[in-house]
Amino acid sequence: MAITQGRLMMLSTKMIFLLRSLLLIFLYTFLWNFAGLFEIGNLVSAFYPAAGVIVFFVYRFGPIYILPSAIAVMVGASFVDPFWQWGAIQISMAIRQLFFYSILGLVLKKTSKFSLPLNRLSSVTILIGSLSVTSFLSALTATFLISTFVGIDTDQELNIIMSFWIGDLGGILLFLAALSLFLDFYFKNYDYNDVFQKGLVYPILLLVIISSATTLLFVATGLTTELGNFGYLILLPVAWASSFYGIRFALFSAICVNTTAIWHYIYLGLSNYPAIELQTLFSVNLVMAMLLGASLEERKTALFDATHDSLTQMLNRKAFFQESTALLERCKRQKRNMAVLMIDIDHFKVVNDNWGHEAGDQVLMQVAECCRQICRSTDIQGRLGGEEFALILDDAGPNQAIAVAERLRLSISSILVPKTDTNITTSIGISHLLTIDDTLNQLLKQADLALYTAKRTGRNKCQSASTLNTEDASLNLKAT
Ligand SMILES: Nc1nc2c(ncn2[C@@H]2O[C@H](COP(=O)(O)OP(=O)(O)OP(=O)(O)O)[C@@H](O)[C@H]2O)c(=O)[nH]1
Repeated sequence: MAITQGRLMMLSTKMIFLLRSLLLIFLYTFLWNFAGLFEIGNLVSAFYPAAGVIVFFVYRFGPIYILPSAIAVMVGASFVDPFWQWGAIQISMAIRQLFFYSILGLVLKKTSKFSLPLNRLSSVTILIGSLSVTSFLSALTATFLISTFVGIDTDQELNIIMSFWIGDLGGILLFLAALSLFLDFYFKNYDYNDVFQKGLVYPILLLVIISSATTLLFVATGLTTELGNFGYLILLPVAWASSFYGIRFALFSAICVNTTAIWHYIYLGLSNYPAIELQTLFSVNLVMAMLLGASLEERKTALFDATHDSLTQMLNRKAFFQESTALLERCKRQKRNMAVLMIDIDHFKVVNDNWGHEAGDQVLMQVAECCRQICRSTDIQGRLGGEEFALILDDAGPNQAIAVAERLRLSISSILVPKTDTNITTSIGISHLLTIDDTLNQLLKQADLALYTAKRTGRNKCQSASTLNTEDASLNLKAT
């Protein structure tokens, strides 16, 4: 019997479900047993990332993953007590965990503002808020169950509530932060070479050194628990890194610092570092890094939106004038050359009229891309309006500016209107900084006159203002 396309699709959907379920069970089991390293009492872990796996799979792939989550909970815990030997306490604890964290996954799924990777303040706030409430409710239920089945005194109850609550919060946040970085890297939203290019290697080293030194000082030297509060100093480098470098570096630094802290916890023991204190340090570090990092990201986005054209991502008119004026003053002070290019697409109206506004927008984006390819990082690029662009070339003499303009014209002439074989052409006007008294407006006006001449004398050409009969051009301009 021939296998139809539909059956193949169904088979592959089942296969994907199976593979994801296996991944879920593996991740959960690994993290559950990893958390076992931080056990501070029977059934109480100081740090619990495993529940984050349930939250993520239900959030990302839907309620169907509650079923493999239930299996994961059984398999994960079976390394300590095989599930067929579980008593009422283990069963009810497992159901409690499954219930609270799958509900959180479903709530996050329904909240359109939340998204992983974490790169928006609203997303981070929703995650931290909803996770705090869920882990608190889960901790209350766990304490109630332990007290019902095992029997504990009131002092212990408070301790268990706090340990469960902060342990789950820190653990799950750590898992989702690490996953967020992985997703970001996997989908290539961020070039991690930047870490090296921007000299972030030194802040990272500094973070690890400071966190190692602080934890070593208070754990290895056996200083008393009262002095252990100074361990909070490791929050400082994370706060600093998050405020300056945004969410990715914030997550990265918090993970680095917390891993260093945990390393000390595992190898040097918890004797001088009370569990709840370490948990709090851990969670505060992550919460602070996420909030500071995401709010920097939001401010950067808001500033970018206010200064850039949304279609072409080039500077808008206002920002272009601000940056160009500053560059002009620098060039005058340092006696450097400077050139202005005014670029206008030829017969752009025809593109819109014949092939629609969307095709026109695509062409504008491609022209902007050509400008980006040709400019140096110190040049300034702006979209002054409609199909008119301007470039300020830093340190470019008259011949260099003409060469750049010609290369740009050729590069743009290879752009095709989408889904057609019609080429785009441009006309470019060029002016140069000649005297100390030249203003930006004068230079733009000269480049505009040269552009006008290029249009008038046939289009698809570059025209320098220095080879222009200015009077002639002005007269013609008035005549139009
Ligand atoms: N698709 C699109 N079109 C735009 C945008 N901004 C302006 N335009 C269009 O750009 C066209 C400009 O037309 P004109 O000023 O007559 O210039 P032209 O047709 O390029 O003619 P010449 O400059 O003389 O070669 C108009 O049709 C505007 O509607 C935009 O953001 N997207």
